[in-house]
Amino acid sequence: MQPPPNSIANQRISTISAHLNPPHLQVHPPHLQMEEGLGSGFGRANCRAKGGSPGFKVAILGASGGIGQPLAMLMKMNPLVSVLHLYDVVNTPGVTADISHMDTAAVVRGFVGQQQLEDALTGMDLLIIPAGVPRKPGMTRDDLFNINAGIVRTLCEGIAKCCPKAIVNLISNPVNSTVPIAAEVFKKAGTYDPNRLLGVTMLDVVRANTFVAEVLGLDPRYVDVPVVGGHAGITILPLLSQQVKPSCSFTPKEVDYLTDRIQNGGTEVVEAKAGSGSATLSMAYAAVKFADACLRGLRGDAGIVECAYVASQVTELPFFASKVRLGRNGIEEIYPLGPLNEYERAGLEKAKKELAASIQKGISFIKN
Ligand SMILES: NC(=O)C1=CN([C@@H]2O[C@H](COP(=O)(O)OP(=O)(O)OC[C@H]3O[C@@H](n4cnc5c(N)ncnc54)[C@H](O)[C@@H]3O)[C@@H](O)[C@H]2O)C=CC1
Ligand SMILES: O=C([O-])CC(=O)C(=O)O
Repeated sequence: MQPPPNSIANQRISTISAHLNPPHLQVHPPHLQMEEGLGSGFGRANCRAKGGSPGFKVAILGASGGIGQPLAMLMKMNPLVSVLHLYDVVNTPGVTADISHMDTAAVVRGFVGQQQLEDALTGMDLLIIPAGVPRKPGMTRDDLFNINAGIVRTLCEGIAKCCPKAIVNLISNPVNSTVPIAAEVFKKAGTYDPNRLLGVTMLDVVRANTFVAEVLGLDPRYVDVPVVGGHAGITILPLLSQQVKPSCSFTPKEVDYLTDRIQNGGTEVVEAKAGSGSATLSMAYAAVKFADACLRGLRGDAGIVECAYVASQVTELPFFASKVRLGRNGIEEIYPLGPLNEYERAGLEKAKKELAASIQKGISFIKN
C-alpha cells in the first residue's frame, strides 16, 4: 500500500475536474453510484474516491450485522483507514449512508449482494469478516458450521480472486474450523499465504484482561493475559501464570473461576441476550483493536504482538492460537507458549483434542 504522495494536490485536481464534468454526465461503477446516491455530495465523493487521505483500504464483509455495524463505525474513526468498503448481502445502503456522515477521513462505500462482492474486495489491504449466523442459547459454536462454512467459502473464493495479498481477519464462527476452511480455499486457488490469514481471538484476551482486572482490583488497561489454543469452550486457554503486567499470582479458586469465566464468556452473553444473538459490541471493540494492530504492523511499526488463531508449528496441530508479531507482511513471528504450569498443561491436552477435530472438520469441508 503506497499512500498517494501528493494527496492534497490530487484532491484539488479531482475537485476541479468534478466541476468541469457535471455529475449527471459521468458514468461510474456501481459502488460510486451508490456513494453518490447516498447524498455525500458528488464532487467531494468523486475526489475522495481517488484517494483523498493516505492510509489503508479496509473492507468489512458482513457489515450490516450486529458486529458489522459498530465495527464499521469504529473503523471509520481509525485514522489509519483511508477507504472503508462495507459489504453484506442486505442493508449496506443504509449502513453506508449513516456511517458516511461521520466527519472522519475514511471514504465509505457500500456494496450489497454477491454481484458486488468483487468490487467490494478489489484493491483492499485488510478484510475483516464477521459474516454469518450467531448462536442462540443452547447452541455451541460448532452448531453454526453448516451455515457459516459455506458463507466463509464463498467470501474466500472472492478474496482469492480479487485481493489475494490482503490480510484476512476472520471472525465468523466456529473460528476453529472457519480458519482451516479459508486456508483450504486459498490453497485450492494457489494464493495461500499463512502469514496473511488470522482467526480473531482478541475477544478472549479482552475478556481475560477484564475479568482478571476485576479480581485483582486493577485498571484493565494495565492487564495483559495471553490466551492461546482456539476460540470455543475448553479450547480457549488463558495462561494466567503468564499474566505479567503486573506480575501476580492467583489462588487455585481464582484460577478455576477465571478460566471458566473466560472460556464461557461467549455463552454468558448469548444467554443474557436470550435469543437475540451473541456478543456484538465487545466483539466490534476487540475486532477494531486487532485490526488496528494489523494496520500498524502493515505500516511498519515495531513490536506489535497480539494473540491470534493461525497456521502454526507451536504444537503438533496445524492451527493454534498464540502470540504473534505483526508486520508489513502480516504475521512475522509466532511465539512459543512459554512455561506452563500443571493446570495449564492439563488444559492444553484437553484443548488439543477438541481443536484437532474442529480443524479436520474444516479441512474436510473443502477437500471432500
Ligand atoms: N470470533 C469471535 O470472537 C466472535 C465471533 N462471532 C461470530 O461472528 C458472526 C457474526 O455475528 P453477528 O454480527 O452477531 O451476526 P448477525 O447475524 O447480526 O450479522 C451477520 C451478518 O452477516 C451477513 N451475511 C450473511 N451471509 C453473508 C454473506 N454470504 N456475505 C456477506 N454477509 C453475509 C448477514 O446479512 C448479517 O448482516 C457469527 O458467526 C458469530 O458467531 C461473534 C462474536 C465473537
Ligand atoms: O459465543 C459466541 O457464539 C460468540 C463468540 O464467539 C464469543 O462471544 O466469544
